[in-house]
Amino acid sequence: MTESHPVVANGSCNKAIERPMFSFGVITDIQYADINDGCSFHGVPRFYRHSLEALQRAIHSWNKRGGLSFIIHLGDIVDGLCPKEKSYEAVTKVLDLFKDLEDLHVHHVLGNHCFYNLSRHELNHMLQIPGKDGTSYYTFTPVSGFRIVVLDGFDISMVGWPEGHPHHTKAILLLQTRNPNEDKNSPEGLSGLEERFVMFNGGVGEEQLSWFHQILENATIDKEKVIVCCHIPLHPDSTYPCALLWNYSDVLNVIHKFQCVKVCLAGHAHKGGYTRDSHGVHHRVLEAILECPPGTDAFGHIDVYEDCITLVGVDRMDSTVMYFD
Ligand SMILES: Nc1ccn([C@@H]2O[C@H](COP(=O)(O)OP(=O)(O)OC[C@H](O)CO)[C@@H](O)[C@H]2O)c(=O)n1
Repeated sequence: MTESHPVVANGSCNKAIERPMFSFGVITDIQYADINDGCSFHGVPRFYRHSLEALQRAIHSWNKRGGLSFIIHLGDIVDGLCPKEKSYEAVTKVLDLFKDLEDLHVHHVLGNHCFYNLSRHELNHMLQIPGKDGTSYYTFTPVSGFRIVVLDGFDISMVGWPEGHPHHTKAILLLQTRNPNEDKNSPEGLSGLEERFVMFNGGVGEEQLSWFHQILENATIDKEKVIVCCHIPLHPDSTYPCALLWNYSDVLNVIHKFQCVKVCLAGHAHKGGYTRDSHGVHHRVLEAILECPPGTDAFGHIDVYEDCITLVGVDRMDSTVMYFD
């Protein structure tokens, strides 16, 4: 198991002797299922059983390292190909593994594959998601002066709600106007950023946007720095168009009204990505553990300092140093 070489996103990293304010573990797209290896729509191999072994190594490494305050899993705990009668068992198996963490809470983000298996209600309950009134977005402060915001990118979506729910209906109407394909999972014929209008993506609804705005306004008053987490990437330059949040520009507009958001973390686009936007916000899409061939890994930890965040990746997860202005 090797730590990957740091990609210095801006400036140089000189943090070897400084103590971080806090640190946390990161991992994404476990997509566990007790099924044979397969591949993505585009033929990239997927190792559904191996992701459990790789998670075990991540947990061992985090425990051995110590000094972490919590873990964030950026979504897709179980794969859509998991037989539906086995969904509960598969998620329970992953959660049981997470219990080997020494006194660390795991904060979960919901991904499209979660919803292929279980209802929002079941997921919120099983993954202890503290969203209000059945929602799945939330915020917490790990240390004074820093805030984490978890957004729900499937708030407006065809996968995140049952038929007849207003947010499901809104998603159908949107996809009907933006994606002419009969199979709404297919981006065929869509060009450029329009490719994001597929059923395996979603958007952030009005109510969540106002909540997010309020959170950032309060964070600004309280002089907090903010890390935003969402399963679906929020910036077009951090990923490919068909893995992007439908209304990414609404979310970016809220972020850019304030100066408190320093880093956005996402999963979903399995090969990973990075960009720093025109307002200096870093967008890091993490590499998926599901696509690690047996024996290889993709996880890491993030050290948070006053002026910078360093992602220390292991093996296939690239390290990234992200300085604030
Ligand atoms: N071009 C495509 C891509 C996918 N599909 C079908 O859509 C479903 C979901 O795809 P899947 O790759 O399983 O979704 P992930 O969340 O694992 O990955 C997201 C991607 O990285 C974003 O690009 C599935 O049924 C595919 O077959 C499609 O029809 N056309």
